[in-house]
Amino acid sequence: MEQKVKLNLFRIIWDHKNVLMIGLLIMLISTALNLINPWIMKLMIDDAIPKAKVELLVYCIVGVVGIPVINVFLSSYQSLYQSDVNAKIIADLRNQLVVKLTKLSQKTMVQFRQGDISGRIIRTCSEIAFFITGSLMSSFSNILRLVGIFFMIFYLNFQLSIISLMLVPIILYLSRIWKKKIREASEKICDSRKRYDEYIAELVTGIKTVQMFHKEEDEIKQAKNLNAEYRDLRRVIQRQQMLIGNIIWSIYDSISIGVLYAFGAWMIFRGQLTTGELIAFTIYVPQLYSSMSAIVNLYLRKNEVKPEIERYDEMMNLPEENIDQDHAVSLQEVKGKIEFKQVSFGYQEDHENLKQVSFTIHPGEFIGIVGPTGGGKSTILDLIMRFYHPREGEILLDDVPIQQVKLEDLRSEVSLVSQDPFLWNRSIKENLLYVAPMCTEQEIDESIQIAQMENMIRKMPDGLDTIIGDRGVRLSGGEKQRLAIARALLRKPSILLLDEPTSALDAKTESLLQKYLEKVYKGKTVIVVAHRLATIRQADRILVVADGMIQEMGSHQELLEQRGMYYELYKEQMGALELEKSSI
Ligand SMILES: Nc1ncnc2c1ncn2[C@@H]1O[C@H](COP(=O)(O)OP(=O)(O)OP(=O)(O)O)[C@@H](O)[C@H]1O
Repeated sequence: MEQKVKLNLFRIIWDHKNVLMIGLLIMLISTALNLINPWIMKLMIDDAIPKAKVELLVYCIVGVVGIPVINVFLSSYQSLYQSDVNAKIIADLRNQLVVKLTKLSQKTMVQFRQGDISGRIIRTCSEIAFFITGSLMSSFSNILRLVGIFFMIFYLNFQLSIISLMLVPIILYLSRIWKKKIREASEKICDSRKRYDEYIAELVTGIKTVQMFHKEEDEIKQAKNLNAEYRDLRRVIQRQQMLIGNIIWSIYDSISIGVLYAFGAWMIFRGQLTTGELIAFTIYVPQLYSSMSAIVNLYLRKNEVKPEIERYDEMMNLPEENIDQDHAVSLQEVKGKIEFKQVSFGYQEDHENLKQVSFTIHPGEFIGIVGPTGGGKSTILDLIMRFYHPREGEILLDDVPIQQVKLEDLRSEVSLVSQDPFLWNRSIKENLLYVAPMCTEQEIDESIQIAQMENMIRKMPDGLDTIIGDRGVRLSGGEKQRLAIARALLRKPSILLLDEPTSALDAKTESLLQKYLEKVYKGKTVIVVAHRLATIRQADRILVVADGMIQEMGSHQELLEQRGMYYELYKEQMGALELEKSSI
């Protein structure tokens, strides 16, 4: 069984040990200085003042004034280091998730909502990093301080030390109860944040539809509800923190100081303690409780951040399917033969969207795929691209199972122009160069010419350098399609897959584009999915796909003669008149 990856916080700290050592050194000096301060007080009260030792008194005063000043410098320096490490940890965690994201298959991706994934990369990583640098690392100084104070108080007076520590078991007991409450509330908070991330990502994408149906008020209400839910949950944690951090610790502080004065005075009366020692105790003991409070808080914060760590781990443990198999095969010269052997596939476990599909496409063939909507046409193209894996059967490219082909080779030899192509919010030129950074100006010009983009670019304010907006929002549907085609052509693929590539183009532009494509792609395998039958009329062969099966296969003429599904589709689109004119 595959080993699950678990985020190891101490490993992260270890990875940054060089920077952290400096921070730790600063902590050590600062802790030592803090421990000396009460000791100086004791020296002043028990020795320098009663015995009029002026020189010692001056040293003590310099110490009492100097130490806090040095500490301020040290802690500022430390927080600088801390924020550096924090930024580095956030970046490392995010990079790991981004790398993971690139290895996820479409099958895995569709299980997640967009906002969920981006929430994990952006927020989950920063929550974890802040816990490490804010709580975990500062706990080192608190542990150091705690050990130091233990040592100092026991050295000063054993009996009074035991009395000072009498409240510790109660604190430990209470922290166990708090832990459970905080853990429960944190899980709910984590869920609530996730829902909000998902909602906002969807709202931003769908804001045009919201406006179109005038549903703004509903969405504002929904956003407010989600925010209110988060605020209420946060309040639970804040109440706990307030209770622990302020009220209970303050009560402990006061009680312990009261107990100290009472027992301390009693011990002074009996000559078992000096006044200076008691003063030193009254400084040490609150410090001891504040260190302990920080350590208990760390324990509770760990429970608060645990659901976020689990979300991180969950993503890191998703199956990696968009990667090469061991001993993947390199494609040398791709001829363009594609074979589906009894391929079955379903997006959901309990459903089959392709059933026992078999066909062979020969090198250089122009294949059209038609059929009713939802029949499985795009699914065939996605399977060739290896975005999904067949449930049964095999797909071969030049007689090699595509599962075994190196992804880099597959994706450079096969280009897909999908129905809804994704475009970057960059210039037209940058979108083209994205897929072929080394291409020449001449190659760009050629792909623009084939895709019928010349006129469109001429009209743009900055020509090729025009920024096209998020997902190409500043372009029309037809302009987006042509840019996606030009981009795919620049890859110079051996096999070109086009899914409804010209659905948004006018008849004249479509026909010109087709002419160019036929010229450039003569001898290469081209598969075109189209609803408009005119688009694929000239194809060498046409596959009619319906209900996840190949219903008919043949040339336009052969299929018309069969008078089957294709004939019916053609009749619907062209009308009886056209049919009569055709040669059947
Ligand atoms: N990501 C997905 N998750 C679940 N079901 C899906 C997914 N994508 C497609 N389907 C389903 O698979 C079936 C085939 O979809 P496909 O997109 O291949 O059809 P199509 O023939 O290309 O349709 P169209 O002509 O409308 O583009 C449809 O019933 C569709 O609802």
